[in-house]
Amino acid sequence: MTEPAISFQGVTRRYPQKGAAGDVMALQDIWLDVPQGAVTGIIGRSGAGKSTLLRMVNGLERPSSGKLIVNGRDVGGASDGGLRAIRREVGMIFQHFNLLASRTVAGNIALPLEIAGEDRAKIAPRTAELIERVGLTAQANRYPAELSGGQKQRVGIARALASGPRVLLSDEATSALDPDTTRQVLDLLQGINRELGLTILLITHEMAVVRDICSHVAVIEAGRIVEAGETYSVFSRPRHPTTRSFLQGVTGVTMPQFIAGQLRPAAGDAGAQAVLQVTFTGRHATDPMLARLTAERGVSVNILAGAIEEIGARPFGSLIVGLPADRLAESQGFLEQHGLMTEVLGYVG
Ligand SMILES: Nc1ncnc2c1ncn2[C@@H]1O[C@H](COP(=O)(O)OP(=O)(O)OP(=O)(O)O)[C@@H](O)[C@H]1O
Repeated sequence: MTEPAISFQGVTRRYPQKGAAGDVMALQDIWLDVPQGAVTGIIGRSGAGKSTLLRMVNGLERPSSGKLIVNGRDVGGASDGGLRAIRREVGMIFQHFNLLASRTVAGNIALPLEIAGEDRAKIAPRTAELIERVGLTAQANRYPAELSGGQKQRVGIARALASGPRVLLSDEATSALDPDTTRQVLDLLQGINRELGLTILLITHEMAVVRDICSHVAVIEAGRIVEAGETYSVFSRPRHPTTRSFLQGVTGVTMPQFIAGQLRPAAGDAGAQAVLQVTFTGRHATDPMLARLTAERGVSVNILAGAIEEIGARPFGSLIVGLPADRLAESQGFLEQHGLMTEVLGYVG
């Protein structure tokens, strides 16, 4: 096993508060390994602790306790020189781009190289290469005010790559962009991850971003990681209610209103219908299991809602079905035996 690019080992971050309110625990006992060369997403609501977590990775904050290793270096124990070394290997892009208005595209991208005291003769070709990498050759001499949001973020990405980092951090980089531009920027990040082998750690409050480019995900709430793993596994078997609520509307299906309004927690009457969510993953996504349930067991199944999509290039489907409550246990057994996942959502009728 290769070492993780970033390893949080029981990290806590406390902000002392004046007065009686007690300290703010921004992060509590975080254990997380960010694999090298992967795209990992941290998702959480406002105030969950995402920015604090990211700021630690580039050495802007230190853990109050626990240990944080970035590219083999201990952030907590680093000297000022050590922190500078950590920052050199970590690039960062921002929601609001943070470009200098008085500098052109080329000037913004060259800035980190100038600050690092790079040889003048090397700066121009390196800058041109980065500009080409992000597809802005025609805009090289424009100023930020003359660029679209997507173009500004491309400048941000090129600037973050200028010093050849091993890790790229993204702080809500697509939150200010429209869906089409978001897609293009995510494609660019994915290309950079694949072609340069760069580790990407991004924070977001949008599960669609995680679905589209993250191979790994951690869900954070009130300073704690409540669920983490490979995106595919977390999406197919979300365990925590927060994860489930982030997933609503992003994968699979939403419950049709006419059913949601009638749903009861218990079967009640004879003749009631059980409402079951059936999740298909991997090769089972295309297997006609529901048809087989009807053909082989004589259980009639009503499909109420459904969606099939791709996550991490693997098929992922989710259906909401109704079937006779008195055949529920048998049907669940049949479907699970054939590799599908089921969850009872309630009863109607
Ligand atoms: N410098 C600070 N001093 C005191 N409290 C802080 C400080 N920075 C963050 N916090 C608190 O720590 C908690 C986590 O904040 P953080 O900014 O990391 O959350 P977030 O998930 O990034 O939220 P958002 O998406 O709104 O940026 C919040 O309760 C916040 O008020």
